[in-house]
Amino acid sequence: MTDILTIDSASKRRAGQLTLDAVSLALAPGERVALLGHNGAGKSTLMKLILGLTRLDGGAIRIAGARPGSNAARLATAFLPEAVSFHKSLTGRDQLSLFARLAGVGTAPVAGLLERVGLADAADRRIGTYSKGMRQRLGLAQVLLGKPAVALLDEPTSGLDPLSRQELYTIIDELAEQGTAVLVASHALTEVEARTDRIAILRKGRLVANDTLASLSHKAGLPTKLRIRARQGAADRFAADTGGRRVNGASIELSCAPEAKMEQLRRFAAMTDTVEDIEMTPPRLEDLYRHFAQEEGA
Ligand SMILES: Nc1ncnc2c1ncn2[C@@H]1O[C@H](COP(=O)(O)OP(=O)(O)OP(=O)(O)O)[C@@H](O)[C@H]1O
Repeated sequence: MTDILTIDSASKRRAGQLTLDAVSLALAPGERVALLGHNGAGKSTLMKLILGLTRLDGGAIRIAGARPGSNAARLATAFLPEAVSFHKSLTGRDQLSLFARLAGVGTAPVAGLLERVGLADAADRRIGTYSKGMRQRLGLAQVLLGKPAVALLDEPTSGLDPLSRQELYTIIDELAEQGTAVLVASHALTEVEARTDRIAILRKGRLVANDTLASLSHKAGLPTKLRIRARQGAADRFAADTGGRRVNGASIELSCAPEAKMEQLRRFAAMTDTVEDIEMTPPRLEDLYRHFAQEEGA
């Protein structure tokens, strides 16, 4: 499928320093990509460049073929900032209706969208009385309004309770299903692990990873954790034989390199007089993030 957002060797310099260094990234329609990186890695800068709020010092960005900041690009892009702010004195319905008129889509979808983001009951209250989560939902309703080709979400779940976070990701899934390419900058690794198709990691302005979780796991070669439950009385011997670590009672934990995993599993599975059960935990995004986002030698 043709990419709807292409970032080709994008560079940005600030105060003599490269805050983005030849970053290339592309999103296809309907793709959900997580943009990860430590504080100051360049995530917001990249979003600002896509929005045309700041200028590139090198490279090129195209949204549906258009330059950032052009009318065509603006119409194709929606943005949800981390701390979304609205007119406090307007009601949610007023605010969304205003956006709808500005976006040229008319006010017909407003009531349905407020319902969709769980704000139907609060629609006629002033935004000044909304919680952070409610303002975030209103921001998301605004994103949904224009059926954008590209949606940029900066820390969309920060400050939200667990249920609201899940609901927000359900709405993000719907956005992707309607064909919107979604780029989510986040520090919430567990969430994006389950709810995005691809992971991009920035480290000090350079893109150091851009792939599916499975491929990144493969590339990183991080160990899989095996937890073996030993039969009664066999745990100490098993731990001593394998060099594993005893954990809560009858279990032993072992780290296993990807290339040795199958052989180890076969060996332990055959030890029927010693081994009762084997649980396997592949590397999580948290481990991969640590691997890719951290400085070498840090
Ligand atoms: N307006 C600015 N003027 C000068 N330097 C800036 C400006 N905005 C950002 N920077 C610098 O650019 C670098 C990247 O910042 P950016 O805000 O893009 O990081 P980020 O990955 O979004 O961080 P966070 O996770 O904290 O939001 C940082 O070193 C930051 O200090």
